[in-house]
Amino acid sequence: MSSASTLSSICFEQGCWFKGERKIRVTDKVVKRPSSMSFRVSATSSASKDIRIGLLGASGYTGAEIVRLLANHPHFGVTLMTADRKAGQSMDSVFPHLRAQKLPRLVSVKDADFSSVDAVFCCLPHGTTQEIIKGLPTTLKIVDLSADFRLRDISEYEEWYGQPHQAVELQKEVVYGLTELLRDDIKKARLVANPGCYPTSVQLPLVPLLKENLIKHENIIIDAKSGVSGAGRGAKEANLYSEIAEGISSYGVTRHRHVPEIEQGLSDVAQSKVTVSFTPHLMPMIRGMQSTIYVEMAPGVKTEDLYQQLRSSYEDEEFVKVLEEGVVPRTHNVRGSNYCFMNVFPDRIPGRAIIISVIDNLVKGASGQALQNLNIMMGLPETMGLLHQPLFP
Ligand SMILES: NC(=O)C1=CN([C@@H]2O[C@H](COP(=O)(O)OP(=O)(O)OC[C@H]3O[C@@H](n4cnc5c(N)ncnc54)[C@H](OP(=O)(O)O)[C@@H]3O)[C@@H](O)[C@H]2O)C=CC1
Ligand SMILES: CC(=O)N[C@@H](CCC(=O)OP(=O)(O)O)C(=O)O
Repeated sequence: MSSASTLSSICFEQGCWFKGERKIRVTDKVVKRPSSMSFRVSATSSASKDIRIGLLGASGYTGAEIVRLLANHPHFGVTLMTADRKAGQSMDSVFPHLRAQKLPRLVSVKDADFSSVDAVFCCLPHGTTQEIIKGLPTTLKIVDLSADFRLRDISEYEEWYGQPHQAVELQKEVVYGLTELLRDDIKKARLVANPGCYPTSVQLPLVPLLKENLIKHENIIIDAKSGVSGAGRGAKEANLYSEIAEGISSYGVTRHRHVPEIEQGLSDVAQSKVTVSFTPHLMPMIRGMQSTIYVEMAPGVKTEDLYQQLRSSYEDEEFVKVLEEGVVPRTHNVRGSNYCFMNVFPDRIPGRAIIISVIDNLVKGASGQALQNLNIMMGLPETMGLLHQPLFP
């Protein structure tokens, strides 16, 4: 084995060094480096890793984010990458910031050879995704980042997405990939529908509270804000610098397609229909998402109860953190990382509370959570490749 590939198979996770899946070092003591271990630093070669990944939609923002995260993953190497308009181009020219990784050339989906991969991240626009996934070998594990398989009720999909569903049969085997809440199902899944970014930031705080009947099912108001990268890399007039900078734009008012996804997840745990008022806003920032959520507490419940419930629900979670009392979560706290930070505050109106949750839309809201899910599906430690710290300031 060359020294470069030796290095690529060694990683640091949760305070331990791993070589492959074998723990080789506990780092709370000073220990000597084994003489057989090489520390020559070189660019990560995707081809030298043992699990081959196909990345559909690699020339988009979430595709690029997966490639960035996989640079620190000891097992997943990208061996197939697709694009549409950019098919035929090299990743070095499309995303120069990823050039150290020695990536394959972009091909169109119709020319892709899926016999050369073990698992797929699908980062395609919704609507396009169903038919493509329907045509993939059934031996592949797939994490789909689009919205195509998130809604169980096909008629609801057709109503909110305005088109017939092309893979109704496949929908029946899908597992929704909100990792912290559904990881036992994800472990057994072949096809995971990765949640939307807004639904992730909303469901993580609300699900534990609804499960314990601490908040009412009605009058949940979600005021949400996203960075512009949430809209993808495709050119759109509404996303021009002159349309975004120095202002805030509400959009999808009363009819954003994440409403049914949020209501589906919340109703599942509440075991009755939960409805929400949800208004998203586009902010003059590149990454980041904040959901400010106004809830009514159940009779006799205090804000302190909500706080304690969230603390105990997430105390063992690596990526979901309930901040110290009174500390306001900021998108700056999670930028570039897979964390969700949240906190709960008493409202001046008795009986109400205000919850603030922040994520990076491209990481916990998309590619990071997708990697967390594929780690689980492949029997690897969930945090693999994801433990880097947020970028601040
Ligand atoms: N951005 C975000 O924060 C989040 C995105 N998502 C979802 O993830 C998916 C990807 O998003 P994002 O990366 O932002 O999108 P982008 O628009 O940045 O990228 C889309 C990718 O799909 C390719 N593509 C477009 N149309 C087709 C087609 N008809 N056939 C094959 N390939 C096609 C594009 O190729 P080319 O560049 O060559 O045109 C590009 O590689 C979407 O479904 C999105 O809704 C989910 C959560 C958050
Ligand atoms: C800022 C922005 O435009 N955000 C996107 C949501 C992010 C996303 O891509 O979500 P899906 O995976 O559900 O498509 C939107 O509002 O449609």
